[in-house]
Amino acid sequence: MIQVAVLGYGTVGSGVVEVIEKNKAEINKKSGEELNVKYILDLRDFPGDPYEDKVVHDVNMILDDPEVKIICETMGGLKPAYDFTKKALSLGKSVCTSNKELVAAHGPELIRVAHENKCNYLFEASVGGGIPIIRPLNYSLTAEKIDAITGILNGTTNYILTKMDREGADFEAVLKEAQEKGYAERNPEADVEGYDACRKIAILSSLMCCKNVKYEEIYTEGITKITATDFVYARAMGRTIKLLAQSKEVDGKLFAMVAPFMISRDNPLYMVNDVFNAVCVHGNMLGDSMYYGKGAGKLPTASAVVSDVVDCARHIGKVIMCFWDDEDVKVSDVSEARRAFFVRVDVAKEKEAIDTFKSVRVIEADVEGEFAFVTDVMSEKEFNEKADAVGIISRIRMEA
Ligand SMILES: NC(=O)C1=CN([C@@H]2O[C@H](COP(=O)(O)OP(=O)(O)OC[C@H]3O[C@@H](n4cnc5c(N)ncnc54)[C@H](OP(=O)(O)O)[C@@H]3O)[C@@H](O)[C@H]2O)C=CC1
Ligand SMILES: N[C@@H](CC=O)C(=O)O
Repeated sequence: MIQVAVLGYGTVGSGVVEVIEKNKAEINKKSGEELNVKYILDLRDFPGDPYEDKVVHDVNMILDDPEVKIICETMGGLKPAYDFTKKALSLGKSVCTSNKELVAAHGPELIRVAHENKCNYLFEASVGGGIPIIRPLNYSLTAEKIDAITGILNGTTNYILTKMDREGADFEAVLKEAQEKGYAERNPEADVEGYDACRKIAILSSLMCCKNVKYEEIYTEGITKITATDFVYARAMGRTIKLLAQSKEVDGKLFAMVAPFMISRDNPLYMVNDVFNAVCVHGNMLGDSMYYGKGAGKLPTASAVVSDVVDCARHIGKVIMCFWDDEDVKVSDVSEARRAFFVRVDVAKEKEAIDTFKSVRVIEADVEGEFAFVTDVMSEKEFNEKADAVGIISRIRMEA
């Protein structure tokens, strides 16, 4: 029997215990041995919970127990998760995590500590909730030179944008719903300001480059400035608005960013709605492949954590390869990236906007007092200079 401990009995942690219990026949068969949750670490007690007798408050009970071979870290945050994880790995206990903040900040170091101690640090649930994406990058696409990854990587913001688009719903009310459903981060600013998607694309970019992409270097914009009027224009263009996380290697340079984009009906990400996420991966031999599923929520995320537990159980005392060195990759300045932009200006600035941007495609959407258009493809730098000269209401980047 392999003893498992869960750190943090919240949304994901309680899901991990539920998945291990409900699917024990499948999981034990695939692990090659029976798994048992011996401890649950949390700050609180859970009177009446079927697993209340397993709840402990001192992490050392887990770290000092030689029977515990696998730990699920579902507490979140950097502290004390980093210390607990590093200590566990240095004792040869594998750690499976959903904590993307920690993976993005300390991934290569924790992977190295794990491998030095013949155990594993696995993080399938850290990107895309229940979607298998880390394992495909590490195992399945190993014959590829991956040169681009684009995804909808945050369930909360996709849920909000979908409801704004379909129902004209109010931002704050839908965010509250997403929190109640257990999708949002403890501090939902991480979702709506794009920080969570930024950490996730940093993890995927690192696996794409096999080196370390620092999330702090990735240009990030959230969805807080997106309004109902933006969706009126999007519909007029046969488009919708999605928070995209992108990473692309062009001529040996890495471009990465997170921002809202106007995407067309032809884009496979157009159909990705509600809490669903999707990741499009481009490889030089395979071309495009896409990975789709629920990007947040208790059981989908827990399922991904438990898939890592099974992998660790099958590899006790052995290292599972992960191609993520600690050498940093430079992320190119976003001002060099080139694209078209959708722009809204006050109607009084119509002539000035046309004179400044020259060739524009006018968007008719019957919005009073405004003039809206799509620019030619230009660099972000050139666009910003022109937009500053005219004084615009807002802009959203265009994607095919
Ligand atoms: N929710 C989701 O859909 C997804 C979440 N994640 C990630 O998974 C992690 C967990 O998220 P989630 O389950 O939603 O968060 P929750 O806040 O629901 O759960 C975290 C749990 O950990 C406990 N905890 C916090 N600090 C400590 C500590 N020092 N010692 C013991 N227990 C502690 C909390 O206790 P208390 O409440 O008392 O503070 C809480 O019960 C985060 O990193 C999140 O980003 C990843 C993918 C999806
Ligand atoms: N808050 C996150 C949870 C999963 O990573 C999200 O909404 O995607």
